[in-house]
Amino acid sequence: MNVIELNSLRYRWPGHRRDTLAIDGLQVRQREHLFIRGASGSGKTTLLNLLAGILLPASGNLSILGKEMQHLAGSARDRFRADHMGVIFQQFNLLPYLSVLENVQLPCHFSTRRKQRAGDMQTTANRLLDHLGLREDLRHRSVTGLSVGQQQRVAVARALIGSPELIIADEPTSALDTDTRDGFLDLLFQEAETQGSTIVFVSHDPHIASHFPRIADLAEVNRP
Ligand SMILES: Nc1ncnc2c1ncn2[C@@H]1O[C@H](COP(=O)(O)OP(=O)(O)OP(=O)(O)O)[C@@H](O)[C@H]1O
Repeated sequence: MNVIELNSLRYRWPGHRRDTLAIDGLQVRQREHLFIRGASGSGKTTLLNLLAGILLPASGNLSILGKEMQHLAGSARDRFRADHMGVIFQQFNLLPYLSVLENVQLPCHFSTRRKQRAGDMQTTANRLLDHLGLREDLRHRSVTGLSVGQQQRVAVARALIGSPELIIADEPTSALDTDTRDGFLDLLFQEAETQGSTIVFVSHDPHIASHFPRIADLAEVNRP
């Protein structure tokens, strides 16, 4: 079974005169690591929002882990995402009134499945943050005092906790220095390898593309 199976997908933002996305087909298998590149404004984030079930296609089929996203109601899609996907978006959506550790553990509160897979949540959260090099003295503090690069690490740890089958990442390393970026990639691939996860990754950074076995040019698959 493909983790991502997309056929004749079309999507148009409200008020736009042309489709943003028109993709005949895209298949991603389990354990595959796909890097998607494309010019600014070409629709990469829009595609990731569709894959995450945040947006729905206007037409065509999109199934994730065998589930047709357009057949799920909004709340069911939210639950499906919490159970099976780790999502890192450009705006990290961290909750300001929670501590770093609480933010990382958040998916386990929305998903019993993620909680079971995480084991001891606090230990797992700390292990992920250790790997990402986030200082221990910051972990009980609110996320509001963190730098952008530190917030990014919290968002990354939150996406990885509970080993989701599909990891969707939109420019997750843009605010990281080179060492932290490489540490993040090592951790990402290591976690994915251990858990058999599939990764879809969008970035402008050509150095990152070189770590990926499969690269898709959005301009080649998207023909609106
Ligand atoms: N919320 C929105 N409402 C209306 N149009 C949008 C919205 N988000 C994106 N678009 C439009 O969809 C197109 C694709 O945008 P998208 O953000 O998916 O591109 P991108 O490839 O991720 O760009 P970047 O690399 O700059 O992040 C653009 O023309 C953009 O204006």
